[in-house]
Amino acid sequence: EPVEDKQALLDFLHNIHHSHSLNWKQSSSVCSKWTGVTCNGDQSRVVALRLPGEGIQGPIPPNTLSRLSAIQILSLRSNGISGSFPSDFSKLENLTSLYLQFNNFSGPLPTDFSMWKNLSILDLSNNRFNGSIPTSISNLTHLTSLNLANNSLSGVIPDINVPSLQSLNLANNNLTGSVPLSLLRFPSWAFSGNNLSSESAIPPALPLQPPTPQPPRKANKLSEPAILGIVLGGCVLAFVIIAMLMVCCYSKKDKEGGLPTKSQKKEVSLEKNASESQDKNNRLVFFEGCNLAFDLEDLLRASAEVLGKGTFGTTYKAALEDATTVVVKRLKEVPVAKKEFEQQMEVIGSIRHPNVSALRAYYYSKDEKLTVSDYYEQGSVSAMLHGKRGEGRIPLDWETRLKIAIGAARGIAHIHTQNGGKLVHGNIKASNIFLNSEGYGCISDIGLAALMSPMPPPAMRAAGYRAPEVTDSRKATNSSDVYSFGVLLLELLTGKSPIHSTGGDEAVHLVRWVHSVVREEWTAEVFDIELLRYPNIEEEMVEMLQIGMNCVVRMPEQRPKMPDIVKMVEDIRRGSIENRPSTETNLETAVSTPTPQAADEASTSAPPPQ
Ligand SMILES: Nc1ncnc2c1ncn2[C@@H]1O[C@H](COP(=O)(O)OP(=O)(O)OP(=O)(O)O)[C@@H](O)[C@H]1O
Repeated sequence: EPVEDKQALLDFLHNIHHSHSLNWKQSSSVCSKWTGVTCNGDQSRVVALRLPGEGIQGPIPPNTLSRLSAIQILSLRSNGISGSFPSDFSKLENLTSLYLQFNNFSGPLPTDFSMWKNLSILDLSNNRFNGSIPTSISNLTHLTSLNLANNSLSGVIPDINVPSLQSLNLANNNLTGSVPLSLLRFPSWAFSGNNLSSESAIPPALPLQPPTPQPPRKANKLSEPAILGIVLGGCVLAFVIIAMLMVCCYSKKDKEGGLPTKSQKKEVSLEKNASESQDKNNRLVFFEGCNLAFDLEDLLRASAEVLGKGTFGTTYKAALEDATTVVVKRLKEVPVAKKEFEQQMEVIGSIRHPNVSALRAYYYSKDEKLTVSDYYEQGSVSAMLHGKRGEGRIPLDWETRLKIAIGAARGIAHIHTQNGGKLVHGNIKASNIFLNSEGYGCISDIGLAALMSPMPPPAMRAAGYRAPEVTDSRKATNSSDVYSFGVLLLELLTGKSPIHSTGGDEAVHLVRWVHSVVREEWTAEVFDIELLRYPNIEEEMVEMLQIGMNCVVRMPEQRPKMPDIVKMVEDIRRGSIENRPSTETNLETAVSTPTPQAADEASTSAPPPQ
C-alpha cells in the first residue's frame, strides 16, 4: 500500500469541494478500491489518477496531488476547478498525460515545461488561461498531442518544433501573428478563431475526414425509358409494343412538350397506352390517409432530379404538376415475390409516427418496384454533418444533435413494436435520417433491407453501420439496429463518418477509432471540434458517448434495448434543459410532426412521442 500517496490523496479530498461522493476511505485499499486511482504493479506507488466529471470545484489544494511524485496520468477534466495552474505540479516529473480540459482554470500557463520531459499528451483546452504560449513547450520532445483550444491565450504562436507532435489545437484564443513554419503541417481549423494576421500562413483547410461523396444533383427525367419499358414488358408482346410505340410517337409528339429527348417522348406515349391496360394489376398503391392525388403517369411525367444512388437503387426528387414534391425510390434487385413485397409495404405504410418518415405509396410490377415518400428539403443528417466543411458551413449545434438522436431513437423504438414486434429497420444510417418540423430525427427507408438481395461482404464492411454478427444484410435484428444506432450516435458526437480516413491510405472504422481514443484516456479528443465551442456540454457528450459505446458492444445480447435507449437519451436532454434553461422547449412539449409537403393526417393522428 502506498501510504504516502494515500495520505496525499486524502489531503486532496478533504480540502476540495466535490459534488459526487468518492469512495476513498482510509480503511480501504487505495490501489484496489478507490475510484479513479491506479497503482503500479507492486502497488508501491499511485501512477494514475482519473477523476473526470466528479463535480470538483475550487482551486486544487497546494501540496496534495503534487506529492504523487510517481504519477504518470492525471485527469481532472470536466470539473469546475478554478484558480491558476497549480505551480507545484512541476514536481510531477513523471507525467506523461495531463488532462485539465473543461475546467475554469485561469491565469497564465507555466513558463517552464522542461521538468515534464516525458509529457506526451497535454490538454488544457476549454479553460480561461490567458497570457502567451510559452516557448518552453518546444522542450517537450515526447509531445504527441497539444490542445490549448478555447482559452484566452494571446501573443504569437511559438515555433513548436517537436517532430513527435501529431495533434494540435490552438483554436478560439486571441493569438496573433502568423502560423510558424513548423506548424504549417496542421490543418487550418487548429488555428481558427484567432486574430492571426497573415491568412497565407494558414495552411489550406484539411477536412476532418474526406468529404462524404455527395450524390450527383443533375436535373434528370425520372428514367421513363426504364420504368415505362418495364411496365409494358409484363403485359404486351414485344411486337405490339413496337407497333404502339411507332403509332404513339407520331400521334402524340406535340402533346409531350417539355420532355428532354425525342426517345423519351416516345416512351412516355407508350407508357400512357400501356398503363391503361396495366392498371388493374400494376398500379400505384396509396396508403390510407395519404392525400396525394397523382397516378403513375403523373409521376413519370414529373420533372425529376436524381438525389443519389443508394444500396437499394436510385432515389429521385419528383416535382408533380400540382407543385407537390415527393421522393421516388426505384428499387433494384428485389428478389422477393409480389405477395411478400406487398405485405412488407403494408406494414411499413401503416406506420404513422412523428419520428418515422411516412411511406406514401408503392408500385410493384415484375421488373419495377417503386416507393413514394415525403421529400425533406433540408437533406439528410449525413449531408448536414459531412456535407459542407470549411468556410460557409453552418455547424450542427449540440441541441440539434441531441434532438436528432432522440427522434431517431424514438422512431426506431416505434418500428420495433410493429408487426407484432417483428419489424426491423435494417439500414439505420445518417443518410436515412431527416429532421421533422420540430427538428427531431425522423427515420426513413424502413424494412427495405429484408426485401433486397443480400449485399456482398465488401459493401457491407464499407457500410460501417452494420453490426459484426450480421453476415446477411436481410437478417438484421433489433439488436443489430441498436448497433447501427450506436454508430449514428458516435457519428453525431465525433462528426466523423463511420468509415473515414485520417489522412493515410487506410480507412478508419469509427467504432474502433473511438474505442482506441477512449482507452487511451483521450475522451475529449473524440468529440467533434465543432461542438467544442458550446459551453457546459462536455458531461452530456460523455454520457452520450457512453450510450453509443454500449450500443456497439460486440455481443448482441449485451446491447441495450431501444426503449431503454430512448429513456437514456431523453434523460441527457432533460439534464441539458435544466442546465441551460434557455433551451427553447421542454421535453414534454417536444411532440414532433412531419415536415414535408406531403404530410397529412400524421400530425393529428400520430401517437405522442415514445
Ligand atoms: N425523403 C428524402 N428527402 C430528401 N432526401 C432524401 C430522401 N430520401 C433519400 N434522400 C437522399 O437521397 C440520397 C440517396 O438516398 P438513398 O436512400 O437512395 O441512398 P442512401 O441513403 O445513400 O443509401 P441506402 O440505399 O443504403 O439507404 C441520399 O443522400 C439521401 O439522403
